[in-house]
Amino acid sequence: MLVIGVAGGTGSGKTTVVRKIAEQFQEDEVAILSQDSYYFDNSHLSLEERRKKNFDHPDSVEFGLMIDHVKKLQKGIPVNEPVYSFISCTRMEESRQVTPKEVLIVEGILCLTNKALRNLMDIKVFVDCDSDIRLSRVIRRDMNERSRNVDQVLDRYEKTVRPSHLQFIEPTKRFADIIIPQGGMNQVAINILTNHINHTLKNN
Ligand SMILES: Nc1ncnc2c1ncn2[C@@H]1O[C@H](COP(=O)(O)OP(=O)(O)O)[C@@H](O)[C@H]1O
Ligand SMILES: O=c1ccn([C@@H]2O[C@H](COP(=O)(O)O)[C@@H](O)[C@H]2O)c(=O)[nH]1
Repeated sequence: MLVIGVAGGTGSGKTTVVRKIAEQFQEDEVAILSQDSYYFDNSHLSLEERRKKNFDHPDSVEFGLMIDHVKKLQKGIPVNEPVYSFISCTRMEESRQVTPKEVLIVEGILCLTNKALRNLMDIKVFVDCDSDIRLSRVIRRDMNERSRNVDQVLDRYEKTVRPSHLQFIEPTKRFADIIIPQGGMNQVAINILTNHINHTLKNN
């Protein structure tokens, strides 16, 4: 199994890049694990307290479980990926079964911050994007999909998202084998990655 890690700031285009790569393969060839699914469940806190948490800090993610799932998939064992709700900021009762495939893409803002997880990756990718563009995308997305108003989005951006991006996420660019500017629109980078994956699969 080829494990590809895709990191980058919130709104940088990670999900778009991953989708475009996955589209180049058959459904039974590529499995995807999202780091967002592994946010700790904070249902013991009130919604107000949950919304104040720093979700851009590495401690907000249950990396132990995520690493265990990647290792199981590498051994050919299916896993149950948790389902996380950005509206309630809790884990849902249900989970999603992920079955082992030839390629596993692990995607998320903090997925290159954890050394043990990094060590399981064969290719590390960082999707790069200016912070003003990311912020404007995040405002739209959080208002449309995550039940937030503009004040809540900007308040979180100033207090936790931006400082943690600079402290934890941006520095992980140095671990990347490939840095992709213009995210999902960078068809050249997506083709290069797809060709590399195909080449590696053929030679294994
Ligand atoms: N290169 C791009 N140009 C314009 N819009 C984009 C581009 N890449 C992503 N988007 C849009 O920006 C938003 C965030 O992209 P997404 O891929 O979900 O980012 P991430 O997973 O890094 O948070 C989505 O609405 C997506 O359609
Ligand atoms: O309950 C939550 C958990 C996380 N977030 C924010 O989401 C982004 C990461 O998601 P991407 O899809 O990679 O953009 C991160 O900036 C967290 O702060 C949230 O809003 N609510």
